[in-house]
Amino acid sequence: MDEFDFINSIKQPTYRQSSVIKGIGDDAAVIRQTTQDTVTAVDTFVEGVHFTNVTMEPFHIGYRAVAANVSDLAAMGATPAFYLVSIVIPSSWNKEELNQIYKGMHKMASIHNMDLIGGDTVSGKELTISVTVIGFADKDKARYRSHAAAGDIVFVTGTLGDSRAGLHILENPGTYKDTDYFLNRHRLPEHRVSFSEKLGSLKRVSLNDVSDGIANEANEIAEASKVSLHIEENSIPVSKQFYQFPDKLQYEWKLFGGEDFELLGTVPKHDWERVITAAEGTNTPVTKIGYVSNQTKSDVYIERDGRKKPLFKQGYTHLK
Ligand SMILES: Nc1ncnc2c1ncn2[C@@H]1O[C@H](COP(=O)(O)OP(=O)(O)OP(=O)(O)O)[C@@H](O)[C@H]1O
Ligand SMILES: Cc1ncc(C[n+]2csc(CCOP(=O)(O)O)c2C)c(N)n1
Ligand SMILES: [Mg+2]
Ligand SMILES: [Mg+2]
Ligand SMILES: [Mg+2]
Repeated sequence: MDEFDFINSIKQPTYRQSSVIKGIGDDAAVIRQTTQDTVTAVDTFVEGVHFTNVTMEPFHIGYRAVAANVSDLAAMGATPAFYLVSIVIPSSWNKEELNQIYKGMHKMASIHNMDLIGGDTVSGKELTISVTVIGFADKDKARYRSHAAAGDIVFVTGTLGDSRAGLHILENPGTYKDTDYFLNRHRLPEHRVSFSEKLGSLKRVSLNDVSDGIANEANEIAEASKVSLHIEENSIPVSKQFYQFPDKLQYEWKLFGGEDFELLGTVPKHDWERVITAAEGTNTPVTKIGYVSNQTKSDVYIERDGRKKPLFKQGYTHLK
């Protein structure tokens, strides 16, 4: 199969979004947009860094690559619409494996009615997938990290540390409880788009998705908003069988594990009830884990049994 057969094999026969004027098949795609704000992001997924042949099957690789990007759109309060895929393919990957990667991408995309409108295909050493997403938010309704203010409630969706626990199980085979649950959390992460969309009527929300761990994400909100975030350690939600892992690992994973793709956010106290309603309406667990103050600027604190300490920007970092 050459490059052109490959492109033909991944091309959608029709597009779901009516705004596509030109999809795959020219030098670039064309979409027509008039009323909303366009929101776009790109995240890259690399063999040996984000996955190995021990941790993921081809379907998971595709699903996870698109999910991470969809998660960034959710964190902006945007509705996903399009994606473009740039893929570097080593010669060791066969046609069926590539087909499975695209099946995984199409699966995640179809949940959100997204169209694949372009990309690029080259050969190279490590399988690398770079996904660009495009979504739309109502005018001036994108949710920024800079939108936290003193007095806000800090909340998080779902449970934290599960993806890292799944990776641990994959890399350390043994007997564990709820193995499939943890593996799925690592390989087929959640998407919090509908919850984020339901927050649409709120005047002010800050949001950040948990790709590197909440220690990192909370610090990003604190820095962008020039406020301090105070998090209660025992309020951080974890799954039922998370307690099977050693205490030290639980602590590390829930704060620094990353790749849970949950949403960390802040809202004014008077809107908290509406966040709960949005969560209930979309089957999204949501937990209050702390509050925002302007005691100091750009800091995060973690509190346990009345003792407070700074929570530094520590987690997964690519360039050390
Ligand atoms: N190489 C780059 N060139 C231009 N902009 C970049 C580059 N890398 C990151 N950015 C920009 O920096 C900002 C933060 O990106 P970052 O990747 O940290 O966010 P994220 O996608 O939420 O996190 P993660 O990559 O862990 O999922 C974004 O605006 C992003 O577009
Ligand atoms: C085999 C293997 N080893 C380690 C990890 C952990 N890991 C890789 S990248 C990343 C942060 C998110 O990436 P990004 O910042 O690029 O979004 C994390 C936590 C993994 N998933 N697979
Ligand atoms: Mg990124
Ligand atoms: Mg993000
Ligand atoms: Mg991201």
